[in-house]
Amino acid sequence: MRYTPVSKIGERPLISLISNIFRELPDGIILGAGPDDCAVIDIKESSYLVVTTDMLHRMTDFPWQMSPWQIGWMSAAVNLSDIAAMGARPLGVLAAIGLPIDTDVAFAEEIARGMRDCAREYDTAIIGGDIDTHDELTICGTALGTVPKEQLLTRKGAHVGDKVCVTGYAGAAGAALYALENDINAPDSVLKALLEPTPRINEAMKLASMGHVTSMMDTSDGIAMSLYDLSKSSEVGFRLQEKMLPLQPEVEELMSFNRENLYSMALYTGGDFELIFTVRPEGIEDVLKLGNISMIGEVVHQEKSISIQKSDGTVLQVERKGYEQLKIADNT
Ligand SMILES: Nc1ncnc2c1ncn2[C@@H]1O[C@H](COP(=O)(O)OP(=O)(O)OP(=O)(O)O)[C@@H](O)[C@H]1O
Ligand SMILES: Cc1ncc(C[n+]2csc(CCOP(=O)(O)O)c2C)c(N)n1
Ligand SMILES: [Mg+2]
Repeated sequence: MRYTPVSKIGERPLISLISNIFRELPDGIILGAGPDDCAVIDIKESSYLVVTTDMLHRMTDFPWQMSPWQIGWMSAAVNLSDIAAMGARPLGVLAAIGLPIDTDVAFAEEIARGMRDCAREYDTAIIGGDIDTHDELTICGTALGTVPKEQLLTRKGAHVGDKVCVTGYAGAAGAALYALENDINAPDSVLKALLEPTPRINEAMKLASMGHVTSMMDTSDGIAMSLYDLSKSSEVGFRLQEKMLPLQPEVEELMSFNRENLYSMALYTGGDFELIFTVRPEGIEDVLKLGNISMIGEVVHQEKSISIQKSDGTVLQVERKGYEQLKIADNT
């Protein structure tokens, strides 16, 4: 077979190829590799087990300014974020850690404390893991959760006319990374989005129990990429309103020299680990009452694709781009 570097195709096409190899599932596996943020397993009469894994590395995930405690926190948080995406309650987290042999013992302990504190914050715990020697600090987390069957939320289920909502702010983690990489002073409130992401477990469980949400996922790779994933799974399109994107005031100030950049950060940079979800129109009022949730647009027919209306009324296509692993080379 002809040699094709993985960087030529990128993360998502590779996931499709791999998931296709794993597509045959035994009874009891409701969702396997590929279609959603977690696998879903039928374990008992009333609830599903959801499981996810996510690998993080020194070079690509932990900015040098990140403390070892924050490294641990983030490693648990990104996995719990995928549990939240299903509307589930966390059951436990495992952490496989690859360490360079010259790592300070105190540094490793701080990583563990960060993981513990994040798990504790969401009423769960680190219940196992593994330690290996590795050239680059690498942490591969696995999180488990449970969800009442009727409350499971997946990427499939959005209907035309539903409202699109997100938790928290959009683009804060991207702005923080931009500030760190360009030696720009950013307030702690902005840096925290990148260095200490908050998995939206509590919001997700409330949303799942209300029954108004029709589809959900997390925004780890950015709002745009997430909408393309929801679009594929639910067979719908989306129309966003630029003025409704929830921008953190400190981020607006930080990026005030370039407002276009601000909006593209909100859509394309990723790393926010917020939830994006669709809500039946009759439920939107109740959902917005939960707080820290913004309505950013509406579900439209799939043929209408994914677009955004700017403040001046013009409508632009939202590009299919976001944070993507493997893509280091030009892969046009
Ligand atoms: N190597 C792999 N083998 C099997 N399934 C995989 C593999 N890599 C990814 N997947 C599956 O593909 C889907 C998307 O994976 P991905 O890691 O992008 O998860 P995500 O929740 O969308 O993103 P993030 O990792 O940013 O939270 C999931 O269902 C995941 O289990
Ligand atoms: C040094 C450094 N560079 C970039 C980023 C941004 N970043 C890392 S992972 C991720 C999204 C999901 O990844 P995955 O698909 O692996 O879950 C994003 C936006 C960072 N945190 N640190
Ligand atoms: Mg996810």
